[in-house]
Amino acid sequence: MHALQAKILDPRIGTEFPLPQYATPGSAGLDLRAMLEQDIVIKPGETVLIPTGLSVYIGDPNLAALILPRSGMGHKHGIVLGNLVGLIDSDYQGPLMVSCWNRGQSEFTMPVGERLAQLVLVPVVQAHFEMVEEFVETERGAGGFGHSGTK
Ligand SMILES: O=c1ccn([C@H]2C[C@H](O)[C@@H](COP(=O)(O)OP(=O)(O)OP(=O)(O)O)O2)c(=O)[nH]1
Ligand SMILES: [Mg+2]
Repeated sequence: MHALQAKILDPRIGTEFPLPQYATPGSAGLDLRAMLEQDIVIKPGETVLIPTGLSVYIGDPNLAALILPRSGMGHKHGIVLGNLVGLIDSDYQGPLMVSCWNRGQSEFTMPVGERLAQLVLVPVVQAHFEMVEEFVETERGAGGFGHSGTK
């Protein structure tokens, strides 16, 4: 298991609420909590930036972290991310924030400490451009956007 440097920014993390953790041994995501001062109502269509009470420093440019919605929140309550996916750069050291979008039709009350999203550490391959005049020919070529048909 990888060691990820973290700072607790909200003293309720690690006391009142546990550190983000994998819910099961095989979980891919660490659940992040809504470290709000008080429960908030998110109206349909509204987007709110919610602190997680934590910062992380990944340090390795061959890694990044993604903030992803939790499927229960997204499917049942319409609570997804305002940026659809959050990308945490390996050199970012600021507070981990979650952009929370109520894409549903009803108000949602986000309770203090609710697990609202999840953090997934992923490998990254950085590239430099190698400019060429022609690519080696492939079967697909420039075909895309449904080019291969639907069946
Ligand atoms: O959901 C998110 C997305 C990003 N970040 C932080 C970490 C990330 O490294 C930084 C910048 O994010 P991104 O590169 O996606 O945003 P940008 O709009 O390109 O800002 P910048 O110009 O700072 O890169 O903001 C979060 O805390 N939560
Ligand atoms: Mg950026």
